[in-house]
Amino acid sequence: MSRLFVVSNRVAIPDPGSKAAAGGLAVAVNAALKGRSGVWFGWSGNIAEEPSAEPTITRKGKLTYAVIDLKDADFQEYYNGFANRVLWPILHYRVDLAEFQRSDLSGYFRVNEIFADHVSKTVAKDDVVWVHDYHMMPVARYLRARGHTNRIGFFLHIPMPPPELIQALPRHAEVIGALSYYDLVGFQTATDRDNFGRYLETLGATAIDDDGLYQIGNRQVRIGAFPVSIETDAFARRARHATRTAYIKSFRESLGSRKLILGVDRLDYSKGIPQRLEAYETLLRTAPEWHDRMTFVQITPKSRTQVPEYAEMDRFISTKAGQINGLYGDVAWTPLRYVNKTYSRSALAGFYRAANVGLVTPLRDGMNLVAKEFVAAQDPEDPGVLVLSQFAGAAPELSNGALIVNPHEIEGMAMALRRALEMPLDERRARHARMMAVVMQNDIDAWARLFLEALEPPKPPSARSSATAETSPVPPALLRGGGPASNWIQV
Ligand SMILES: O=P(O)(O)OC[C@H]1O[C@H](O[C@H]2O[C@H](CO)[C@@H](O)[C@H](O)[C@H]2O)[C@H](O)[C@@H](O)[C@@H]1O
Ligand SMILES: O=c1ccn([C@@H]2O[C@H](COP(=O)(O)OP(=O)(O)O)[C@@H](O)[C@H]2O)c(=O)[nH]1
Repeated sequence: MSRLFVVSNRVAIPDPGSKAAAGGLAVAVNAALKGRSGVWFGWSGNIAEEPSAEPTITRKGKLTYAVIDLKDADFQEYYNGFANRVLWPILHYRVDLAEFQRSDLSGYFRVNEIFADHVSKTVAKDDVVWVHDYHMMPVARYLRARGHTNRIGFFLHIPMPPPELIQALPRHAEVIGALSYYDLVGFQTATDRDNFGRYLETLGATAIDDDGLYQIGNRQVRIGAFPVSIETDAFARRARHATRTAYIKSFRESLGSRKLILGVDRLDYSKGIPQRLEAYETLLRTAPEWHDRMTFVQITPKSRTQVPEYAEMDRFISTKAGQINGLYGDVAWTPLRYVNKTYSRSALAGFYRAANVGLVTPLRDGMNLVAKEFVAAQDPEDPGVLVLSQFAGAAPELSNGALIVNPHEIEGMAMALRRALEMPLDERRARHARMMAVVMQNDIDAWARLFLEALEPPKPPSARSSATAETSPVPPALLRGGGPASNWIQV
């Protein structure tokens, strides 16, 4: 069987002593690689005088982790600069926050070429290459230029906006258009997929079938929606176990009989934390009967701290949290506990299960695994309520049970919070059961399996004509054909 060769900026090297990576890509790829044989290649997270000539190798079971250091200029231009000050805001629909510099774009191409050179030296002829996320879009172009004919897939973990916004990116055809060098490009939702299809057409591509196959120049690329997920069953078990630990018991005791509202997000402007705090403040102002009967715990590990927009947000949110507690708190009650620590996923599982309300209100999010983890962690007999932004990639799958909110409408969010706090048990159970059925069916294994099946080489025409719709590995709605991603995943 061929190896899977994964390439991404972040690599989660197993280390029992280390804190979990507070980011969905590492969590998802880690889970998807379980039980497979392969290589995971990427950045070590370290800065050195010069980029590593050879990767540092760690072997664990059938997996090899290979990571390289970057030099400071690479880190600044590629990661802090082009990836996180240009691509991240534009792909999250925030063109207003993009800070473009030509030197950053050069650094982005340079680092992608460094990554491609390392992959080129190690990849075997029949390896299947799976590249992840916006940091690494040009990797396939460089590999093709080095003569590699492997099947190469790409998965974008963040949103893909409409072509009109992509075109705001200087030299977009070389960056986003470089995705056409892959055999398969996967997105989180049908909307992201369709936006990219329309963008390809602006570059002169033509759709050549109803399943997302495009011709562009002399190449063919297939596009599809593959909503990323979690190890649902294992996470539910982890939560049941966590509840019995002394740590979670003492946390729950610290709340007294108050209801727990929980938010868990990297400190990122895409997560809508200021708007969420305003919604909580509105609830405090308009529902005095809830004073001292609820506590909002917002867990927010710091992220990308060298990027100015993140540092600014950090100051803003800390100030706002202080103001809320100053205005509404009492000597014996802190309405908001705002924490910047990174917690293990076991601790998070326990927090989720202890919570009465999960507040997940990004302004835009590729998927948001926290929403799915919250659902998986609940006690089905007495579940908490998920309040979810319509702009999270998870919304098409979880709108069958979550209270869906517009994060730009503060009063609406405050009302949803109150409804969640007051929701009767029967309704909570029914809503949770519907969401849980979706996350059980569409778990991380399904995500990896469906993507990798769609990446397999096309079957010869004779084999294709004998395949029935039932035996086809990829439901047609996932590829280009109609309807939201939720069409196939809701059960
Ligand atoms: O690597 P960092 O710069 O520290 O950032 C952490 C990760 O953030 C983003 O995660 C995305 O992937 C999740 C899983 O698919 C998805 O649920 C979420 O909506 C995305 O924002 C980023 O895309 C990753 O590359 C980062 O590693
Ligand atoms: O203190 C923390 C906060 C978050 N996470 C994990 O980080 C991931 C965040 O993924 P998500 O898709 O919600 O957002 P991202 O940070 O990737 O944008 C989830 O699996 C969380 O369990 C964690 O391990 N510790």
